[in-house]
Parts: sequence; C-alpha cells; structure tokens
Amino acid sequence: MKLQLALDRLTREECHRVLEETDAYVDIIEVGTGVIKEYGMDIVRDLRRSYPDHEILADMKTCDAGKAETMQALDAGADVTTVMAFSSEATIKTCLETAKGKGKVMIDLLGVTDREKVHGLRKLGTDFVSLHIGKDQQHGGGISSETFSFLSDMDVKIAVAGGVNLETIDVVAAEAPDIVIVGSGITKASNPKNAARRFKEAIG
Ligand SMILES: O=C([C@H](O)CO)[C@H](O)[C@H](O)COP(=O)(O)O
Repeated sequence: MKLQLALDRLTREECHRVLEETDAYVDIIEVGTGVIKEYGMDIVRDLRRSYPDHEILADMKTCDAGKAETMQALDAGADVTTVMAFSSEATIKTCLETAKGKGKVMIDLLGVTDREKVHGLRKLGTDFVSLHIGKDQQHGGGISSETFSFLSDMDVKIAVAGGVNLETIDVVAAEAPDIVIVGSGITKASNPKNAARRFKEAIG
C-alpha cells in the first residue's frame, strides 16, 4: 500500500512547508485540483523540481479535452493524471491513449454508483480507479469498509480517497487498497509530520 498526500486548499508556500515535514513518509505527492486551479501547471513543475524522486499525481479531474489536459499534466512532470469516470467514453479513451508510454491515468469514480459503469471502463482499458467520497459528501461520513464492496471482484488497481483520518485508517488499511489518499488528515493536523508518520505506519 502506498500513501498519497493530497495537497488541497493550500497556498504554494503551504504545499512546500507540509512536504518539507512529511516527504519521508509520502510515496505519491498529489497536486490537488484547487491548487492547480490557483497556480496552473507551474506548481506541478515546481514540485517536480523539488521532489524529483517522488511519484507526482496531478489531480486534473479532466472531463473533456482529454488529449490537451493529459499532455499538460504529463509535460509538466506529473507521473499520473486523473479523469472523471462520468466523462464521455471518448474523453476517457483519449486520456488513456495519450498517456500510453508516458504516464498513468487514474479514473476518479466520484459520484459513480453503478457497477456496470466500472465494467464499461474496464472494456475501455482502464486498470486504475479511485473510490472517492467528495469533500462535499463527507458530512455523511468518509470512506468505510462498505465503500470497498462497490469494487468487489473487480481486477483493478484501487486508490481510495475521502476524509480518511487517523480514526478510520485501520478500517481502510484492512481492505488493502493499492493507494490510500489522505489530504486534510495530514495537511490540517496540528503536527503534519507526526500524522504522516502514523498514516504510513498504519498502512505498513
Ligand atoms: O480529491 C479530493 C477532493 O475532491 C478535493 O479536490 C481530495 O484530494 C481527496 O478527497 C482527499 O482529501 P481529504 O478528503 O481531505 O482527505
């Protein structure tokens, strides 16, 4: 299991500050959608330069213009970009084809409740998805073991995101996803370094 740190709702300086404290425990640096909206591809290039040995995911949340947005992210130095599962098949196929040989595409299942949709994504060539409970949905609870039943028996690489905290990490880790994504559980902690260390220890 890998730990992905989601940098969301932070200034450029705060992104650097959090990473200086936590990088030893983080496998994948996620440049969050809001941070990209604020600073553009420049922040992806910036973090690529500062962290040449880390995997970097640009959370583009692409839903159209798949070729241009995938190239933007990968050209800026991201290893992984994201596309929304609810996008058209044409967009998802374009993202997958564009990234071939250059990087990876994670398909964000935010809002998807139909397992047939995931079967359809598999037919398009998807092998990497994220189970995601969005920020605005988290008042109903974050990720739990029930979230994982949605993908039971599906042969895909799974990342999981959405309000994962130190109280829920053991339940999440027990489901053994490939990647656990944590944002505010680390970035808003009183001691981000300590929090990152505890998440990393919990996922083994
Ligand atoms: O993708 C995310 C969300 O949609 C905001 O852009 C977050 O990175 C993801 O939810 C993880 O953050 P936390 O929920 O704060 O752990």
